[in-house]
Parts: sequence; structure tokens; C-alpha cells
Amino acid sequence: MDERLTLNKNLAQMLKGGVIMDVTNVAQAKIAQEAGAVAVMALERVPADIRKQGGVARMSDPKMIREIQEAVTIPVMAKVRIGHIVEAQILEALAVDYIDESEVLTPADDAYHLDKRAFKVPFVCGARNLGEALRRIGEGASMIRTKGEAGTGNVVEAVRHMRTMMAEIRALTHMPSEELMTYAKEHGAPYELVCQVAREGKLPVVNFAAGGIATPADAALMMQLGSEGVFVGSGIFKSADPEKRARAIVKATAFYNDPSVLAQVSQGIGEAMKGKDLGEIPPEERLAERGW
Ligand SMILES: O=C(CO)[C@H](O)[C@H](O)COP(=O)(O)O
Repeated sequence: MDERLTLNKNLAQMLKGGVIMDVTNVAQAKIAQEAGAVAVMALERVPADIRKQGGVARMSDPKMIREIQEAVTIPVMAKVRIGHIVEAQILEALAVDYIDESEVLTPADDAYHLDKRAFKVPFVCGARNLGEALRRIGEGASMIRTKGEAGTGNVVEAVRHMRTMMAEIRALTHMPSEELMTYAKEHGAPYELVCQVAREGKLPVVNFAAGGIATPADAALMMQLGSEGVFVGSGIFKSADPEKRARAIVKATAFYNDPSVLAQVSQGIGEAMKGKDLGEIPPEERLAERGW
């Protein structure tokens, strides 16, 4: 099982520097692939629609996932509700490339996340801070994404989560070894993983940013803050011209440190999704608060 976990972690490294796009049908999956996405996330509704329509958001119809798997050659990810063991078994049976145990869907279990070591397929999980990331990695996640606030078109939470994570990692690298156990206790993080981050100055798995990225500049910002790639959903398919915006976000993610390329790819790509101020979202509708 540990060999499998190492393999899965290495597999996720291959996505580095890339954009993973939420897609809800074959046409969108093809747009994503042609734009240069490194993977697609197959789901029935992008987070902005999940937010708008309300109700319980569940794993997508396997038929839709299969159609997308047949239509593209890049990896296909799909989401399960937090703690939903059977949805994860179904996605593994469908041979998706990654499972996202996602707070964007309505949690199935309000106490326990999945034991991801019980599966062969790699998992990606959301986190707002280092403690949460290390708990998910301890459960067997092969990839982390900061949560942001999905479906808002507002990057502020993604920035906050990435800055928190990077600041906590930096702080650990300066911490005297006798303080690490107390840190582990206070952050609810496995001690061995805390020691590893303190030694290496980075997470033991690849770390992407997600939630609210809506422009090429947003994607580049997350990369400059230390992200190793980005997930974009609503920001592309709720914009005026998804094809142009998808291509621009891919290029901006690759050339995140080159303002002249960023200026060029940001122009003439049509209107961005409208977006929401975080103040408009009541606390009970904050998706990032789901999970622990
Ligand atoms: O949930 C996700 C990752 O699991 C989405 O891919 C991501 O959060 C999309 O958010 P947005 O719609 O704001 O781009």
C-alpha cells in the first residue's frame, strides 16, 4: 500500500505547472484539452451553479464521467462527497485518474474524511492551512489544493489560504526540534509529517490553488504565492468566452513571472464572470468551512 502511495504522489508531480479545469460535458472537456489543461474535473455543475441552485450536491452521473473519459486523452478527475466511501468505490470502479474528496459537494459525513489509503486511485483534497493539509496527507491524499471559496469568482480566499499555508511552512523550517510535537498537537497534524515539512520546507505532495480564480492574472498571482498549479471551474465556463479565457489562463500559469506575457494574454478575452464579494455570502454557505 505504501508503494502505491509513493507512486500516486509521483504521478501527481506530473501535473505541476498546469491548469485543471472543471467541465460538465464533452464539449467543455474538449475545450479544456485544446486549451492545454493538464487534466479535467468531470462534474455536473460548476461551483457557481451549485451555489446558485442549492440542494444536495452529489457525485456526478457515471454516464457523464464515462463520456468525458472517452472524449479526452488527458487525466479525468471526479468528485466525491467528504466521507462518502461508496461514491469513492464507484469512481474507482470507473477508473477515473484522480478522486477529489471535495467540500464543493455536500458532505456525506460531518466527522470523518475518507481513509484514502484504502483505495488504489490517487486522491486530491482541499485545505485551508497546513494542519488540515497534513491531516489529509496522513489519510493518504496524494495531492492538496488550497480551498479558496469556489464559485465566487473572487480570489481573496484562495490568496488567504495559500498565504497561510506558505507562512506556516516557513515558520516550521525555523522551529527548534523540541517544539515540533507541541506544534503537531496544536495543529492536529501527524507528528512525522510535521517533522518532514520542517526538514524539507515544503509539503510532501504537490500543492495547487483552487476556488475563485477567474482571470489569467489571478492564476499567475496564485503561482507567485507558491502554488504549483491551479484548478479553475466557474471562472472559465461562466465567462463570456470560455475558449479564449481557458487558453489565456493556461499561458498565464506557465508564464506567471513574465508581466509582458501576462499583459498580452489578459487582453481581448471577453468579460470575466461577475463574481461575488465574500460579504454577500452568509457563513453557512461558505464551502471552505466544510471538512476539518
Ligand atoms: O472544487 C474544485 C476543486 O475540487 C474546483 O475545481 C475549484 O474549486 C473550482 O472553483 P471555481 O469554480 O471557483 O473555479
